[in-house]
Amino acid sequence: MAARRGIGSMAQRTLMVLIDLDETLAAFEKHFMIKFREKYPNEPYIPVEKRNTFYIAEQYDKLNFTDDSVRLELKKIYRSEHFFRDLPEIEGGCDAVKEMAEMEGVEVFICSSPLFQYKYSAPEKYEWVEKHLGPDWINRLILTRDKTMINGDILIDDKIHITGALHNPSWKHVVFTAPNNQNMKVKGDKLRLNNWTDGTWRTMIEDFKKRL
Ligand SMILES: O=c1ccn([C@@H]2O[C@H](COP(=O)(O)O)[C@@H](O)[C@H]2O)c(=O)[nH]1
Ligand SMILES: [Mg+2]
Repeated sequence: MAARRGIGSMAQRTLMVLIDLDETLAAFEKHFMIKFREKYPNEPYIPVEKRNTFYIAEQYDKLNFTDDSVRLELKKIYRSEHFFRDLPEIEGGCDAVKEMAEMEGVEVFICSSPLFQYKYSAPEKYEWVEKHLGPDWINRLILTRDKTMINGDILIDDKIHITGALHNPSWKHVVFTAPNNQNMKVKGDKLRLNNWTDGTWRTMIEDFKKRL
């Protein structure tokens, strides 16, 4: 890992920050809801603020659709071409990430999981990063289906339970508040980050740096 020389030649290790994409920087839920309503204007839907599961299909499955094929078809919305490319930004996220990357002693990488049906989601995540963060960030995008295998000090991610091959990943999980986790208790020593707009993230990053 990179190290920097500080005053009095005290070696200061760089804080490695991993930041998730969907529902941390990119508004997956809002975009899904809009697309769902466009496709099925006469069917019930779940407003973003009422979402309460990580996987959309789990909650939608409980709705009484007039046409039962909706239940099976709804995943096609986020598996379709341009869905990931066109995700809107979560307010303040991209500015915060760019500012964080300029902080002394901090390295930022984007860490995102493509869908199992990766055909569109994997390349479109690159497109999204290039468009919203800039071409240099292509070098900082990590796509993996197992985030536990990625090295870092912090992972800021809306998924409340991140599991994989490693039971003790190197990073500390900071749960980014999103519709899917808003009413869930954050267990153990995990922290929460509620938004990118009130400046809390700066204090959090400074605190992590002090603890290195
Ligand atoms: O209902 C859902 C919600 C999300 N997903 C997929 O999970 C991953 C999460 O990506 P991150 O960038 O790591 O947050 C992504 O592929 C989503 O599309 C899903 O399959 N179903
Ligand atoms: Mg996410």
